[in-house]
Amino acid sequence: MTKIIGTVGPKSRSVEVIEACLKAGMSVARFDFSWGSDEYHQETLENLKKAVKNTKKLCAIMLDTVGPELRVLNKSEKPIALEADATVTLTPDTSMEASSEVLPINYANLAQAVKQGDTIFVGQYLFTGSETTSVWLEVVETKGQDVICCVKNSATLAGSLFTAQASQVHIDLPTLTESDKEAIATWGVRNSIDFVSLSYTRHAEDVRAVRAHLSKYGDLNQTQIFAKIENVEGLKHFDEILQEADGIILSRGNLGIDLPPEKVFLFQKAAMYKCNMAGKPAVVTRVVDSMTNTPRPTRAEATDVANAVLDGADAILLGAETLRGLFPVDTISTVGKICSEAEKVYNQSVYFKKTVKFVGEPMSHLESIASSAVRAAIKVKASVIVVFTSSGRAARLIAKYRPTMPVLSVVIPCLTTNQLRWSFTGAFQARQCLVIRGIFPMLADPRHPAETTNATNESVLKVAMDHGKAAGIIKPHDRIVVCQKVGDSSVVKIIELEE
Ligand SMILES: Nc1ncnc2c1ncn2[C@@H]1O[C@H](COP(=O)(O)OP(=O)(O)O)[C@@H](O)[C@H]1O
Ligand SMILES: C=C(OP(=O)(O)O)C(=O)O
Ligand SMILES: [K+]
Ligand SMILES: [Mg+2]
Repeated sequence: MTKIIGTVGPKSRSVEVIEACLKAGMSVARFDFSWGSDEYHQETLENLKKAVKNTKKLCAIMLDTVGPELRVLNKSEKPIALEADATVTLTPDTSMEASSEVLPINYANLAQAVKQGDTIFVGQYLFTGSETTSVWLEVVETKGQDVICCVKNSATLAGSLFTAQASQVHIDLPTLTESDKEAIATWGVRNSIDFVSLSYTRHAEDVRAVRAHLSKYGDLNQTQIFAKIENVEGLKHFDEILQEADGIILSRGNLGIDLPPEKVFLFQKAAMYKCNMAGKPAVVTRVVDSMTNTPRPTRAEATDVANAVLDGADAILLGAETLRGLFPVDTISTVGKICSEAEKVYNQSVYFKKTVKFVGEPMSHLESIASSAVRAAIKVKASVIVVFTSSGRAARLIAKYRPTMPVLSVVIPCLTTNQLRWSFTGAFQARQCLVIRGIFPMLADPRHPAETTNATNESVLKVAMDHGKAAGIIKPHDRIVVCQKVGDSSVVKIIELEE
């Protein structure tokens, strides 16, 4: 029921591998514009479309922005050896060649932002933080625009793309860069992206700016914004960001470097609790780094995945493991198996009570219906909850109460017009359910009636049940809870299946 987002790249872009990833449980594909060209990502996406068609498994698309990412530029791609206790200079002079003495960076104001004693981390793109290709630097002094640092550990930087992170320092670069705007306006529009994953979100205003940008591009007003919390600055403004965003990504890769290690777990628990209470999806990153190169996770990583589920995560985001890892498919299925074990012991009843109390009274009608549907489903041991929705709101509210059984979200398309052209909503809303724990969306045929009125017509409910049976989540004699509108009123009903 916990969803898996895979970052697609060199090791996960053929039709065959993507098909295997979908079958193993990937339901969202992340395209990271921190690297790769429009054409490269487009080629991967065309393969994804074929894989979706072949496997008949839905997959949502997430565009991940670059944002104010600091980079060390290594044009020659020659490995750079750094010795502990040596001195190295970070310079914005990008005409310099990277070497053991000088590292050119893409940011002119670093010297103004840092002070003596600050730490700067430089690592390979999608670093784990523990490999021998990452280095910790300590600022000794600044000279003009240059930052002179002492190397804290011996390391060899290899490859062309290195990201840098100066701990707890404000970087005065825009959160949505010009190249991000361009990527959304071209690649994003062309591919009707379901989600923007907004790197280094630091303020609610950052989310509002993306929302305004998206609204310029027709259908993209339906695109959801997931704020990536990657540093202490974003953490400080978490509550206001959560209000504005459609979901949150706890980007532990960067955050784990910005925060002292002993603080990471607490932030994770607090942030996920807030997301759960707000009924907004929470995504956790960097779970099984070691599976990038080995077929099994470490015990600590395996336990961490389970704990993320117990803490309330909706989805797990895989980075290096699927992008450049040797075992992309095994990683997805291993993480999926751990999640499903954790779901079995998740204390739903304690969580349910806590949520009802948090929401307080009077509840909105829809929230009251949604929570009642979950309660009824648990009491009658229903195998599935079927919910009708157009906006996805009812399905999200049901998921908020963390039912122990799958939620089949039957999305009914709605015809809308901007007075120039007709269009259907529904496809975005269905795919956007693919990041929420427990929801399994399907698109309904708008020509069918909600329920059978005579023996010959095919109803939406019947199609949904057949879908559930085919997926193995509905069996003969099962009980099913259905949440739908009849006339003007929302109803929850319980159905006993015969055969
Ligand atoms: N097309 C539909 N047919 C039957 N019931 C529906 C339909 N769309 C929504 N509902 C029900 O209406 C109520 C409001 O759901 P909500 O998701 O907020 O609706 P909408 O998608 O129209 O915003 C819920 O009980 C939901 O199950
Ligand atoms: C997912 C993360 O960010 P990036 O886009 O750098 O992979 C992270 O920091 O955990
Ligand atoms: K990124
Ligand atoms: Mg990051």
